[in-house]
Amino acid sequence: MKTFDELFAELSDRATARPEGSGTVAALDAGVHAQGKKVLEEAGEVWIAAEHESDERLAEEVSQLLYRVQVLMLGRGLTLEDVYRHL
Ligand SMILES: N=c1c2ncn([C@@H]3O[C@H](COP(=O)(O)OP(=O)(O)OP(=O)(O)O)[C@@H](O)[C@H]3O)c2ncn1[C@@H]1O[C@H](COP(=O)(O)O)[C@@H](O)[C@H]1O
Repeated sequence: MKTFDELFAELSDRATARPEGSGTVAALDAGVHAQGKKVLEEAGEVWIAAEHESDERLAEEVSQLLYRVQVLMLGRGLTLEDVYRHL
């Protein structure tokens, strides 16, 4: 189990170290347009799960949405602080 901040740190490391086989590296290389589409896709899956699926499936979809949001943030060079100062 990991927190939002821990995942962001892990993905930041992936972006720097660029290990072979990392899905995150591939997602970052795909660019902001593709990253944004993934955010939208996962948001739709969250919506559907919220209306029609179990708590467990919903939690899984939310986790994937959070991951896709973090990839987009990294793609645009945003830090957690850039976002947190608006909360
Ligand atoms: N939390 C996640 C995570 N959530 C979602 N995903 C990716 O999102 C996919 C699920 O989304 P989709 O529904 O779009 O599935 P899909 O269409 O079959 O996926 P793609 O073909 O588009 O990759 C998963 O198969 C993963 O590729 C994630 N990929 C990685 N992480 C974590 O990120 C960290 C770094 O991962 P790597 O970069 O792969 O090493 C690790 O801690 C991972 O657990």
